[in-house]
Order: sequence, then C-alpha cells, then structure tokens
Amino acid sequence: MTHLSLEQVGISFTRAGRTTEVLRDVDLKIDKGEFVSLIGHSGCGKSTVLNIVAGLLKASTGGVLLDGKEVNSPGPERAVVFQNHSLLPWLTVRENVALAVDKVLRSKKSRAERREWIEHNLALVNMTHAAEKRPHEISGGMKQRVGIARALAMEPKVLLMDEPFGALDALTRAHLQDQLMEIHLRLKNTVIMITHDVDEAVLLSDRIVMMTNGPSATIGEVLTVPLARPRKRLELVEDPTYTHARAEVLEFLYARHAKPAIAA
Ligand SMILES: Nc1ncnc2c1ncn2[C@@H]1O[C@H](COP(=O)(O)OP(=O)(O)OP(=O)(O)O)[C@@H](O)[C@H]1O
Repeated sequence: MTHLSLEQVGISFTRAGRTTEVLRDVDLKIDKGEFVSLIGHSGCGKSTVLNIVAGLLKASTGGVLLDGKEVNSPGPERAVVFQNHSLLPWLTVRENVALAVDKVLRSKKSRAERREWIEHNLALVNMTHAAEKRPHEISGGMKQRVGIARALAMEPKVLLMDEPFGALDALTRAHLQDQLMEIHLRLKNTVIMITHDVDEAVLLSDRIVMMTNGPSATIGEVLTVPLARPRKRLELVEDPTYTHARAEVLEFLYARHAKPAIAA
C-alpha cells in the first residue's frame, strides 16, 4: 500500500467575493522513507499543498491518505517544521522539546522514558550543550535544529518541512542539510520538504516534484534523483548525475515553466 497519497487534490479560496483555484488535480504517491522535495515559483501553491497534508487546510476536491486513512485534521504523525522556528520564547530548548514529547507520547512512554527520549533528540541535532538556553540566546540555525528535534521527537510518520533552511546563511544551511541527510539515513523518515534552492533539492531528495505556475497549479514533472546515499556534497559537484538533475530542474523552472513576468 502507498504510504502517503495525494489524490486529485484541488483547492480554491474565496476572497472579497472572488474565487481563485490555487491547486488542481495534484496527484502524488510517496513511499515510506522517501525524501521528496516540492519546488516551484513563488506563490504557485507549495505551502498550500503542505498545509493540506498537515491537515491545516482542507482540500476543496480530492484528499490525502496516510496509510489508507484520510487526513482531515492536524496530527502528531505529520509533524511540521516551518521556516521561522516556532519555539516558545519563555521556555528553554529542552522545555520546548519536552512540551511536544509530553503532549504526544504521554500514553506511550513512562516519565523516565520521555526524559531519555528528549535528551536523545537534542543529541540527534547536536543541541545538548545548549539545552538550558532560551530561544533568544541561540542562533537562527540552532533554533531550526531545535525545531527539527521537536518535530522528530513526536515520532512522526511524515516530516513536513516548509523551507526549513530558507532564512539561514549559506554555511549554516549547508551544515543543517548535512545533518538532515544523516538523520534521514538513520531514521528513514518520510519527508516532504519545500525549497526554492535547486541544489538543496537535488542534494537531499529521492524525487523532486516540480509544480507549474498558478492559478490552478499542479504537478508539472517529477524527477527521480538516482544518487546513492550517503551523499557527499563535495563529491557531487562534478558528478554527471548530479549536474544532469540540477540542469533538469533549472530548465523546468526557467525555460519550460518560467514565471510570465521573467520569461524571455
Ligand atoms: N488562506 C488563504 N486564503 C486565500 N488565498 C490563499 C490562502 N492561502 C494561500 N492563498 C493563495 O494561494 C496561492 C499559493 O500560496 P502558497 O503560499 O501556497 O504558495 P507558495 O508556492 O508556497 O509560495 P512561496 O514560495 O512564496 O512561499 C497564493 O496566491 C496565495 O495568495
């Protein structure tokens, strides 16, 4: 059975009496453990797709199935990491992770097991040393790492990431991409990640889902990235499979589906 399935997903929004169809017939099947990126021009509807999978928005047509069950509300089996960390500022790093763990795993793990699980997830993103700090005392990259730890600590079936590294400088971003690849290799979570960064999409993904421009946006093409794992960014720079995949995505975005305003 397909793990996660988007079936004929469509959505329209009505604003001031005008209805716009943002998504139409979005069909996608994702296997357990797959890392899928969503890429497309700004405003095409990537976050809307993710929010429908998260259960934060309801599709106007079609729907989403996770392990055969229809998704119609948010749930801890679909954890979301946003671009701008959403940590509670008055809690420490450890308390932020603990809040999610205590809420979601109270009935599954004893108090001692939960304490251990919190430490395990902080260690997974190398944040043990800063566990007592509050969000304003740590860098943007560290906050994103805590956000990822908090999401992973909920033991989600699917990790949904909306431009998780978009606000970070290039070096921090590369570091977190490497960490995410390592975590994914170890835990084999199913991931859907939105990105605007073509290299990030190729480096991290098993498949890259490329969306057409809206309104009525849909999936234009899906590119499989047949690169073995673990992947090493330095070794990939000159790998023909890597450069081919990169060129395919660039051609989709800037030739076949260029934004009308910037089309040559
Ligand atoms: N709740 C809403 N009500 C009305 N319109 C909405 C709503 N949510 C999204 N939209 C519209 O849907 C379209 C797609 O938005 P969305 O944020 O999904 O795009 P995106 O591809 O994620 O953009 P970006 O890359 O800039 O983040 C936009 O035109 C947006 O204005």
